[in-house]
Amino acid sequence: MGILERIKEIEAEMARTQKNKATEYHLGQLKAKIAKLRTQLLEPPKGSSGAGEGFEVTKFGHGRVALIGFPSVGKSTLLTLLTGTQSEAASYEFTTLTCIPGIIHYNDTKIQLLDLPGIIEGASEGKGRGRQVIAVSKSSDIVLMVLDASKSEGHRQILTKELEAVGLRLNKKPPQIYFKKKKTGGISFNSTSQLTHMDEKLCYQILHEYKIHNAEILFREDATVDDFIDVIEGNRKYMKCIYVYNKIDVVGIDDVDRLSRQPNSIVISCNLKLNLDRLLAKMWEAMGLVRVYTKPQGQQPDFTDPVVLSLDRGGCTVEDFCNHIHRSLIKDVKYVLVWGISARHYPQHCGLSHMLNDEDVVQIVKKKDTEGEGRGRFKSHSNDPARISDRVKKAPLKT
Ligand SMILES: Nc1nc2c(ncn2[C@@H]2O[C@H](COP(=O)(O)OP(=O)(O)OP(=O)(O)O)[C@@H](O)[C@H]2O)c(=O)[nH]1
Ligand SMILES: [K+]
Ligand SMILES: [Mg+2]
Repeated sequence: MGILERIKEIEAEMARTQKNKATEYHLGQLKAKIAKLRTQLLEPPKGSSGAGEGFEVTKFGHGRVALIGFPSVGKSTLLTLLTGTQSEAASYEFTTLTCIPGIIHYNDTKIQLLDLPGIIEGASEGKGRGRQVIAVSKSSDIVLMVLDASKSEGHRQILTKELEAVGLRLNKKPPQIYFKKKKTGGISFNSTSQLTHMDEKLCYQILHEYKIHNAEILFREDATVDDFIDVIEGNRKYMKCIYVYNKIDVVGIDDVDRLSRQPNSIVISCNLKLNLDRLLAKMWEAMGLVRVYTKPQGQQPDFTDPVVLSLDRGGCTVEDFCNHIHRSLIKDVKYVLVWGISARHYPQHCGLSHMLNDEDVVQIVKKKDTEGEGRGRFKSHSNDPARISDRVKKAPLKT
């Protein structure tokens, strides 16, 4: 029997089984079985390089955003509008068959936007180009799920399910469960919060399914069986997703109003070029990029070419900033001077572990630059960070 048939069989058994206290352990075990099979399904076939022909697009820029959606919702039209790169758009389904990259220039950064073929129910099991599309979405930083505002609202759930089936978790935080496999010592089970979905026995049974007999487990929140399986599998990807309802030019104002009020959602019209600025602003915010401007000593900062950091991609400390400029820089750095939101006063003397904020200005002081100098050369100026908002760019920065 193939993997897909086995998944179907277990799903059918779960559907037949009544949900109650007595069957809870059995259902938990079945869930673990399905999760294991899905992981097998995701392993690329031997000898293949992963993404597949037409989908191997080199990463470019400061972040990557994937356009995911059913056929003909307007993904290619949107890519062309936002990036200027032509991606064929037409009224028939599956116009796009490969991955088409474009670049968005926004807030002095470059963001790679990927147009992809439409996906359909069953994509996670390999229908259409589902597998390739999903592999590319996993490589991106956030997902824009494009939906047709005039079509069924069920589409959003269907797509979310398809993405969840392959280990993507949209707009969710990783479960607060500490889990560590051990060589010996049996299972140690603890929790710091009251558990209403899980208990020790269920936990043991799921671990048994994974043939794990020695492990340390600490539940730090009231997690579910699915959360626990996610932690054991360990290959989940937690991503932000913005639901983009396109074609609002063909629906009534009440629908537009309702859709726009849903969480993480935005309504747009490519045809009328409506709300595209707000979409870009929302996308930018979701990416959490941190622009840091470098200021050479005695000169104005270069406000055209920031160093771009992000918490998801390597971190936002002064050390990350230095490593970004040059790997060998860190050993020469004595301290840095920081202007901006992250500084308590301007400029603030900061060490390598200081967390930088978007639009901070940083001057690096190297060890040899200060040889023979006494401390306290830089006076602290108490200053209101809010004043610096638009701010650092306009004000001349001394030092
Ligand atoms: N009314 C309306 N039609 C739109 C809008 N945006 C795109 N369309 C139309 O929708 C159709 C599909 O657009 P595409 O950009 O090809 O859609 P897609 O999602 O890339 O489609 P596939 O590549 O086939 O998955 C085209 O006929 C577009 O002109 C919009 O805002 N309003
Ligand atoms: K189309
Ligand atoms: Mg297309």
